[in-house]
Amino acid sequence: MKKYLMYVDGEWAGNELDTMDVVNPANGEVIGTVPYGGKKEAQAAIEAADRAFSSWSSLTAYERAGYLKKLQELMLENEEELAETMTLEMGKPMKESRGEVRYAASFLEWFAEEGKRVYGETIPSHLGGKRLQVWKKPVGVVGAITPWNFPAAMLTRKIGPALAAGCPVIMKPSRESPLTAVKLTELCVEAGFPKGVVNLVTGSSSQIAGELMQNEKVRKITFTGSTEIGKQLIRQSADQVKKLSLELGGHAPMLVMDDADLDKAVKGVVASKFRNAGQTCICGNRIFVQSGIYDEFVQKFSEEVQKLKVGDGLDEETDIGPLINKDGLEKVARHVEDAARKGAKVVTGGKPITVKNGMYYTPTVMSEVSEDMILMKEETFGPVAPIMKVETDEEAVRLANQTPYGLAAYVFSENVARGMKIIEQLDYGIVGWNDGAPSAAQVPFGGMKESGIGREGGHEGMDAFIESQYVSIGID
Ligand SMILES: NC(=O)C1=CN([C@@H]2O[C@H](COP(=O)(O)OP(=O)(O)OC[C@H]3O[C@@H](n4cnc5c(N)ncnc54)[C@H](O)[C@@H]3O)[C@@H](O)[C@H]2O)C=CC1
Ligand SMILES: O=C(O)[C@H](O)CS(=O)(=O)O
Repeated sequence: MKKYLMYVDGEWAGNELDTMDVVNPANGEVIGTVPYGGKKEAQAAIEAADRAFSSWSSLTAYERAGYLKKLQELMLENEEELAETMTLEMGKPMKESRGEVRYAASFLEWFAEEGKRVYGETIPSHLGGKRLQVWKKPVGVVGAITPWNFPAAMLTRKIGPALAAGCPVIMKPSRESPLTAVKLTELCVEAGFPKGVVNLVTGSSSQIAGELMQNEKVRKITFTGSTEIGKQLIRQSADQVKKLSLELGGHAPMLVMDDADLDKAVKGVVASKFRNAGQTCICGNRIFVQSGIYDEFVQKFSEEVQKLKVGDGLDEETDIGPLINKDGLEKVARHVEDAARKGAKVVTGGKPITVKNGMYYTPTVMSEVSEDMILMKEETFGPVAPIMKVETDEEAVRLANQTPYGLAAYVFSENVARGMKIIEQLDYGIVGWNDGAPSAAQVPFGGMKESGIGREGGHEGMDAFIESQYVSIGID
């Protein structure tokens, strides 16, 4: 059994600590262990990052970019090993894991360049004896807490801009998928990042996050995960007014209007719904199809879903890997059973597949769905597509917005004016219009309402790690 370690102040650490097993959800086998660290280990990482802040932030943006570009190159050179690690620890099919490595590396390339464009400004003075300027400064030591479903991309989407801005980081990955973070850290060491600039702590989420939150040397927390935990962090942040960036849960509506290109809509809904076995924050969760094309859409969509192959992510033929754990599988089953009990029809799928202790669920399509069903209110985080019939654009928009979430939404319509009118009424930070896969490094990714605070990626992604300093200069 391989024992992996944490990385603090330029040293691999935690060998003396108890360990946590990392389990392959495809078969229940333990594939390695990481240290069960806590408050003390978080403190050591914070001290190291604090010591490194002055020297790291004193480098030029061009010098910091050199490290980020080296890390990007190393990620691409090690794509296969990173992808296999990801698939083994969280089940994603290899073809998706390879895509994630490239997606994750693209954030490093993007922010290596964005760091060079952190511009200040001069402001016309109202008095002759003054000059007014805005200087930009790195926010300071950053804590990055990430989920299991995109173990590489969610890390680089955070450490890319933080490091580019001049901020040392403490990474706290999910206990479900820490090994990808270990591999990424190994590449950071190979890329030559100075000690204390990149730190990795694994173990008790509440203890590590608790220390990140209450230690005043940490100036910023960037978190991706559930809205429930996000709300806890907001409450914890009050004592020090800790700066937060939050990428939280979603419950994406997909609106298929009667003037949609049906083949394009089916393709887009499949792409969004079944990516990572439906375990992404921007997966379609509620599919609303206008009555005129409802039956045809259900039939064509179900035919495509039945082609999806369920299996171990290491099998190149696999489209749908296992769910992350037993809780995830049980939640999916609970949502399907509730919907069926309340009158929904299982068109295809609708059952778990327990093979070799694997946590699989068949890709499922449900029709005759109604608003009172749990899966129409709570994020399912699994391969289940509930399809509800709607009559009008107004009804579709009302239902789409009827949720505390506001992360991603999707509209399929070939009519530009109609599409624009619908989209401008949707309370969502991300909208795919005839497109089921909107994500990219160069765009602002984030949600409205309870889906988060701030944006990651794009030029806005740097803002989270930069403080503006207004300087009023007397020149008399
Ligand atoms: N908006 C976005 O970009 C994304 C949102 N998500 C959301 O995340 C959820 C799935 O990911 P999970 O890892 O299961 O989410 P989670 O909220 O359970 O865990 C996220 C991270 O927070 C840590 N954590 C757990 N308890 C904590 C606590 N008390 N204090 C501080 N940190 C704590 C976990 O160890 C993990 O590292 C879904 O709701 C999904 O919608 C996932 C990926 C992207
Ligand atoms: O975990 C997620 O859902 C990611 O944020 C989605 S994406 O950015 O990889 O598309």
